Amino acid sequence: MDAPLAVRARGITKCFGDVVALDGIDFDVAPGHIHGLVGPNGAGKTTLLGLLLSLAVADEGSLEILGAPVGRNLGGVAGFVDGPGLYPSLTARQNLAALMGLHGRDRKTPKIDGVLGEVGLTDVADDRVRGFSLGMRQRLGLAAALLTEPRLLVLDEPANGLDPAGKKHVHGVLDRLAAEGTTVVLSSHRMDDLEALCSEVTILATGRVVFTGPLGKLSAENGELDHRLRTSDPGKARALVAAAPGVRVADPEADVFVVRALTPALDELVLRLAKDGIAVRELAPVVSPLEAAFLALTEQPEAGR
Ligand SMILES: Nc1ncnc2c1ncn2[C@@H]1O[C@H](COP(=O)(O)OP(=O)(O)OP(=O)(O)O)[C@@H](O)[C@H]1O
Repeated sequence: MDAPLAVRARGITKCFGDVVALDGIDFDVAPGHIHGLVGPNGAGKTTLLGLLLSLAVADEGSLEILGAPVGRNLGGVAGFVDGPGLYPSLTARQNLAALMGLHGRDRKTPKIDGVLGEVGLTDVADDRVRGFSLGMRQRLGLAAALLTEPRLLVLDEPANGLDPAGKKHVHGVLDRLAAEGTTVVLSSHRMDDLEALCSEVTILATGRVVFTGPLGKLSAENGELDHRLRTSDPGKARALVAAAPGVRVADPEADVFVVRALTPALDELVLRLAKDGIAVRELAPVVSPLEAAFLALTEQPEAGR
């Protein structure tokens, strides 16, 4: 029998007074995947993650976590929203020991050293959390979640405040977890992080799902992309670009054009420019394909309410 979905949400609605934070969403997360949750500010990401962590209860809809109704399997779920809850006056190690105590486990376990090492906090293990930067707190929050060996890890913007070394640690940990079968659901505003980490994404806009599926599908669905085009002869290129089939041009008065087209139309344009003795010095997407897809999907009028 197939493993149950790590998350199965149907028709989830959550309101705060008059604000509809989640508006009847369906949301599936396959087990063992790193699933990214993206969307503009206020889209409902944190609200959804909070429901997965049983920090709040949906007003309507059904939510199953690891094959059971939400709330029945708290042992298998860990993570944080709005930053990890930590004791500022305790050291990193003491925070983790306190957490072990709360879970009724041996506080002296070498596991604490292990998770601190995994997130790159060994050197500051005995420093008080009060003096920790945002990135260090995020990493300690991840270490705390790891201690409970979750089957579903839920993280709200875990890359916030991370320097490159911190990001490398966190990405390494999440990749390892997923390889071992743990499901990770995380929110992020960073498309590069999502591209590096996630196999699947869900895009929320004003409390609704506007895309859910593999990352590759998201890129493929967004055909036309803006590219910067710089040539050896902007004057001559201008007329050619304006007449090129399937190519739209922005700011044609500038020496560097922004052209929007499908790849075949861009290929044609480059060949035509070369034929006329005009060298193409730069032709590069203005934003990554993922970011372009995200903007296109979240700016559609029907995404609004
Ligand atoms: N406790 C609350 N009380 C009132 N309104 C809330 C509460 N929590 C969330 N909201 C509202 O619900 C909507 C969704 O908020 P949420 O924090 O889930 O969005 P988000 O996608 O995580 O945003 P961001 O990217 O800014 O973190 C927003 O309009 C927000 O103001």
